[in-house]
Amino acid sequence: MIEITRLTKRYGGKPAVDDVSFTVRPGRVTGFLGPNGAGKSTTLRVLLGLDRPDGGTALIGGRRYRDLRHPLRTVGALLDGAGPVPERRAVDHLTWIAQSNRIPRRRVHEVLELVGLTGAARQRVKGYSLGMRQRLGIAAALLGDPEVLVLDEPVNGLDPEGVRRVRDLLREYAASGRTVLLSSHLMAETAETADDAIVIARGRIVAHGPLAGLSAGHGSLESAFFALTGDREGRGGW
Ligand SMILES: Nc1ncnc2c1ncn2[C@@H]1O[C@H](COP(=O)(O)OP(=O)(O)OP(=O)(O)O)[C@@H](O)[C@H]1O
Repeated sequence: MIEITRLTKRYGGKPAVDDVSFTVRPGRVTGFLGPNGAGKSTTLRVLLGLDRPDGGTALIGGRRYRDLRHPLRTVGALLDGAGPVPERRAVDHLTWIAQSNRIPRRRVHEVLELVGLTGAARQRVKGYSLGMRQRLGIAAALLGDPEVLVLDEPVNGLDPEGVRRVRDLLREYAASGRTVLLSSHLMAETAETADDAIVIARGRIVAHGPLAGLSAGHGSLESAFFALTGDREGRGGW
C-alpha cells in the first residue's frame, strides 16, 4: 500500500506537486498518468526518499522510505537516469545489488529470466540497447521480491514483444497481492496494463479511480485524458 497525503514540493518557489493525496492499493496495477512536467517524477522521487517534501507525507506500508528496515525487499523501483556502470556485465551489476542487500544469488538468475535477459547476462551493459537497459532496470527492481513496485515509464524504449512481456509480468505481480504503481504519459498503453488510474496535471490530482470509469461521458479514453488535464491539443506530449 502506498499512501500520499497532502504532498507538496516546490522548486524555486514554484510548486511541482501541490497538495497531492492518493492511495495505491495492493492486488492492482495503478497507472500514474499525466502530461510531461505534470509532477509524476517529483512525486515518485519523494516517495522513494530521493527528495524531501515541503509538506505532507509519502508512505510505503505505513513508513517513509528512509524508515524502511529492508528498503529493497519492501519496494522495488525503476527511475529515469539511475543506470548501471556501462563497463559492468549485467549479471555482475545485479549480483552487486543483491549482495549489498542480503538477497540470495539465485534471485539474480530468476530476475534475469523474468525479464528475458538470461542469454545476455554476461554482456557488458554498454553494449545493451535501450530496451535491454530498461529490462535490466526492471530486473533490479524485482530483485528483492518487494511488496511494492514503483516504475517510472517502464515500457519506454521497449519493442512490442518487450511491452507485452513487461505488461504480463506486472499483471502477474499485482495478481499475487502486491502493489504496482507505474507512471506514464502514454494513456492508451497504460490502459492495457492498469486497473486503476491517478491522473495528475500541473501538480494537482485531477482524477483517481478505476480506469474503466474515467472515460465515462468522454467518448474515448483519449478525450477523457485531454479533458481532465486541460490539454486538448496534446501539447503536453500525450
Ligand atoms: N530538480 C528540479 N529543479 C527545478 N524544477 C524541477 C526539478 N524537477 C522537476 N522540476 C519541475 O517540476 C515540474 C514537474 O516535473 P516532473 O519531472 O515531476 O514531471 P513529470 O510529470 O514526471 O514529467 P515527465 O513526464 O516529463 O517526466 C516541472 O515543471 C519541472 O520543470
